[in-house]
Amino acid sequence: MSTTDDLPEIEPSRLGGTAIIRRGLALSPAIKDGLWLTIALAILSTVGGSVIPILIQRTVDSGLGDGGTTSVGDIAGFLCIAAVLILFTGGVAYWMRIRLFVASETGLAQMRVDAFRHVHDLSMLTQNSERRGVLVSRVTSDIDQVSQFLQFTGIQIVVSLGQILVATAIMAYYSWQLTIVVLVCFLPLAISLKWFAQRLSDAYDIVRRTVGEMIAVIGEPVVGASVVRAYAIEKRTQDRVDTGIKGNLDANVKAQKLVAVTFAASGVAGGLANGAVIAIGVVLGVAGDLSMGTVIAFAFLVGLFVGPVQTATQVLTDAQNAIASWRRVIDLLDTPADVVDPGAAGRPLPGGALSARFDHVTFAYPGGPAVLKDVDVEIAPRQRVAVVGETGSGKTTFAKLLTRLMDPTEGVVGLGTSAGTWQDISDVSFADLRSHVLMVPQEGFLFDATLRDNLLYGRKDATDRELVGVIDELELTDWFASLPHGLDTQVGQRGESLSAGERQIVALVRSALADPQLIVLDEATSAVDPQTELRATRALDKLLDGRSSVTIAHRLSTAENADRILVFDAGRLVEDGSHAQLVDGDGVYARLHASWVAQASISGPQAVAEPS
Ligand SMILES: Nc1ncnc2c1ncn2[C@@H]1O[C@H](COP(=O)(O)OP(=O)(O)OP(=O)(O)O)[C@@H](O)[C@H]1O
Repeated sequence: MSTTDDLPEIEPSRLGGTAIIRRGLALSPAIKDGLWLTIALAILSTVGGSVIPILIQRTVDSGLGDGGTTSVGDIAGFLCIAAVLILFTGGVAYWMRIRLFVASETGLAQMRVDAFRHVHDLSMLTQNSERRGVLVSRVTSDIDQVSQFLQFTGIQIVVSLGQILVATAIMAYYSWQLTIVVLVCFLPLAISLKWFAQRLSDAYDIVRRTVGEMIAVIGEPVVGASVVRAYAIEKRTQDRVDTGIKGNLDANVKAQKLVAVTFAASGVAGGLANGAVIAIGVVLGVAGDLSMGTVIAFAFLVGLFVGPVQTATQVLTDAQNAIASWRRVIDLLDTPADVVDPGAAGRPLPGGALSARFDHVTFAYPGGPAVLKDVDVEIAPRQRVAVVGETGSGKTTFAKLLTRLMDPTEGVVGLGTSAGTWQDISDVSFADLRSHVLMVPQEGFLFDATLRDNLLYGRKDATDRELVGVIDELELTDWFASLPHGLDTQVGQRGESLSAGERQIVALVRSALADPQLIVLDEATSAVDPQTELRATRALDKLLDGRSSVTIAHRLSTAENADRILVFDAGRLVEDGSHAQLVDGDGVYARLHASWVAQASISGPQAVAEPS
């Protein structure tokens, strides 16, 4: 029925990496709180490791050098200084990590909340066109990726750079000749880093894509387990899962091979540098230009180079991943909400039953033809209206416009009172609108919680006594008594511990608790047992009593019992009248009614009839 090709999607931005980081930090200002102190602590935490080689040089030279004089007490003193320094830098590193963790998590938690809220602000259209899983991943795993980068990789860059700079400075202080030897040994690796980073980034792009594919092929048969079993397609399903897992494995192995090359290459560069330092250091030492302690200290200083260089390629890849993830979250936040909440500036709706009006309303889904055409109709307060029509005639679109899940392309949808005052639905705040106008979908969505929790979505401050009161009002006391744990009954995921009919009943009680003035209801089509059917019909009758209602009718009886029937055909309102007025004519309703009656006589009096 619906095509998603032309629907509005979340547009990928064209911002570069630096712009994304700047924008991301602006959206999560808490990340920057005290950042300079954190960076200073990160640099300070590298000092311990860098000072140790100096202590080694001092100990060796004063103990073993010409005329060495160091006593056991001196060595103990050096050891104490080293221990204090190591403890100090350990403490500084701990403090730095805590600060970083708190700042980044606080900032990103806010971003998660903003992103989640924004998903809800986006119209049904955008939500439909973006696959739900993708929206969820933008709020969860993409933000996790940024968090990991900020907490580990980002600070790793600072620590590594600090380590390399401090080590280079100490080396240059000891011997410029040996410093050049070390730099020359690492130069080829430093030059090839960019090349490695690009290859790694490409390889991890494939890994990320295969992860998505793997999750999809594993997730689908889990959700559709009953279909897999019913059609005995376990083998075919398993083959698809195996292929998905194999694809991910191959991509990971390929990426890890590149990582292994960079690790090995930096190990080779480190070994070369160490060998060259010792060899050339000895030559310089013999010539009297260098002490033994300095040569040994150099070997340790070279060690400070290897770690950062080894992780540099990984750091670059992680940074690219994080920027890509940040971009996806920012793109989501930058997608404008096309149905705008006037909020506090909105005009309040009056109390009492509401009337509704479509003033020459036309609606087209983005990029598509008009699916509602010049609909002009008024619904009086407390009127019970049934909307009927062939599949695709525009009934659901009409209901979505009436509840402002979408705005009309042309014309105005208004709400009013019996006194005849009207106001444009787009001027009413969402909070006010949702408390007066309620859309009850075919399958009321139940959350994996107790019956009480699910009912409280109707009105969050209702007491148990009020809940039971509403259940009684809807004449559902006997059904409620049959529940083993009463309000504490667990409904299971999506309410699967309840039958389809019971889920409908819960949705009705929830709606009654919300106490709306206008109910827009998509009648359930799932067949249920006669007793539950009777209960649900009775409860629905009570719910609609004294309220204005618009029901997308799929049942003969609903249309027959309505005060008024609106008949849609190819997006136009073609007939408007009571059952008695329309049934004997030669229009669309008479035809639909005849097909309903025919179907009901085949499948029984309560048959669900979806005209087609
Ligand atoms: N999200 C959408 N994007 C694009 N076109 C859509 C979308 N939803 C519905 N349509 C199109 O709008 C037209 C009216 O659809 P609508 O769902 O309002 O019909 P309906 O009468 O409620 O049908 P049904 O009884 O099958 O639910 C159809 O042609 C349908 O293909």
